[in-house]
Amino acid sequence: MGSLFETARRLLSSLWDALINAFFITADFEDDDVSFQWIMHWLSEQPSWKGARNVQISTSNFDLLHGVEIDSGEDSSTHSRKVTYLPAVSESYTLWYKYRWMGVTRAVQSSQGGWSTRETLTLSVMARDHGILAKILQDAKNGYIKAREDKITIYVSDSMNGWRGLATRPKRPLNSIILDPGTAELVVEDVRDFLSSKEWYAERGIPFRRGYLLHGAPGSGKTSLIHSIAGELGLDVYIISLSRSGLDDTSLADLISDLPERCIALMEDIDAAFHPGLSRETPHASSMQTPNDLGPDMQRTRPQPSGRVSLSGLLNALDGIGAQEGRVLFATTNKYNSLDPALRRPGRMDLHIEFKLASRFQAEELFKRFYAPSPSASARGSESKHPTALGKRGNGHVDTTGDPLIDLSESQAPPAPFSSSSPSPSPSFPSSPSSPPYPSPTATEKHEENTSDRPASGPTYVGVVHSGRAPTLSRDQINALAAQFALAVPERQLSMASLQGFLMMHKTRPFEAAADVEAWVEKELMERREAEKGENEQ
Ligand SMILES: Nc1ncnc2c1ncn2[C@@H]1O[C@H](COP(=O)(O)OP(=O)(O)OP(=O)(O)O)[C@@H](O)[C@H]1O
Repeated sequence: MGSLFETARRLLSSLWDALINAFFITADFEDDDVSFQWIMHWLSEQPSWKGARNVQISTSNFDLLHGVEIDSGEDSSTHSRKVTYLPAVSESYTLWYKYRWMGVTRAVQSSQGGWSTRETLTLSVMARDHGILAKILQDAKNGYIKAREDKITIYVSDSMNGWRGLATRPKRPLNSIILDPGTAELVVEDVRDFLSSKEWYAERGIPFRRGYLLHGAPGSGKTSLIHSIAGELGLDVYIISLSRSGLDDTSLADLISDLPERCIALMEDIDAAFHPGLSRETPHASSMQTPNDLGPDMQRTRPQPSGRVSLSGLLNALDGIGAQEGRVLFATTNKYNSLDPALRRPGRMDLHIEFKLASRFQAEELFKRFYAPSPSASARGSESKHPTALGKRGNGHVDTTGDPLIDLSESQAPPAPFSSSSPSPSPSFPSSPSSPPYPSPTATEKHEENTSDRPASGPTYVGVVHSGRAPTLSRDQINALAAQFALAVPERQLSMASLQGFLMMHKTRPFEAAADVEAWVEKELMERREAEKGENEQ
């Protein structure tokens, strides 16, 4: 009797499988493939998905799935978090798509004793051929691309040597990277032209790949430019960390061959992984390196590499048969000369761009950008419910230009937690006598060292509190201050990152920034000289 039941069960099971095979198309999507993201996004858009009863909640902001904003009733940019309903693991769902029945299952498999997991999404659609699947994939891809129009996605390799989405970032405008005139445009146009030249390469049998080596001073905008180019050209960034533990020559080659056709592969600080003192066959050990050929403000702690990639492994991965066609490789280094010539040669690194320390031109442009009122702030200012008298600032400053002003007397200036010291006027400021008096530094910009005039109950902190706002300056005022600022910055001695850091310390005080920069530069350079002297004596 028992064997009869078993035979009947098997028969029914085979019949069911045959039925599914005959009338359904089944597709699996693995989470290390970008199509998994397309389908998850597409699923979240389906009207019938909204009826799903058992769902998993995600507040991860990596995904771009259509979620539900949980509104706290306050400023949404700071308080609300997007909540997304995902298919629950090991649950089966049924949906209707274009009058067709569809089954959806999400499964998670663990391996390596639970250390790593792999997700699969399975779609079964009632159809006789692949046409409907192709249509779903096309819709899913288009929807996903549209959702990311103003973002770039950053991928890193995971412990299983697959690609994993790390974060989505808003695009950074190209004009926010201040380089010598024409540099940013040269690189972005080169990449654009390369990407549109597939046929040219095919006709000549040349591998369709291009490498860019950005080298030079730390904090000069190399990484920022790459992110900006990715946004400009709609490319995702795949970070290849050569020193990641567990990465060896074979897995590096696999990772590179797994890159999608149009993307940016980014290898940062490539010098930290290789230098000529090491044999091509020897796994690197860049902990031997010391960042000694740069000034103190340029020195940095190098990550201690623990990977096992050899230089020959990298060279093979870059131009071996598995190397992905159409990929754009960006590598950055602070030590151009220490790179093996084989790595720098055309074919691997076709365009080498040098990034120098800040010029006066860059310092001036940085200042202008830093204190320029943002369009949203100007709009808020003009919509103020309590407009100040024409030409008069909320904080008592008189504007002589008629430019739109932001009322600083209202919500923007936080109440002073402790009394402010009287600021010195700016004797060198070259603007007209009617220009606004020196704005009082708000309490938010005080530093912990200035404790003498602070009430005992006041908060103790170091640095600049973010809520402070700079006074709105006219274009002429900004230009004059920027010129004064740039005059005090010596050519090619300080990095843009350090100048940005100085301006951040004067976030609400453009007049002081212009007046104090000279003393700050002197102090920076003196500290650098002393550090260099100390190093030489050792
Ligand atoms: N040329 C520049 N224009 C505008 N901002 C810059 C520029 N250079 C650096 N910065 C600012 O300095 C910071 C560090 O820049 P970034 O990481 O791009 O420098 P980097 O050259 O890649 O440095 P590293 O070699 O140390 O990795 C960023 O916040 C960036 O906004």
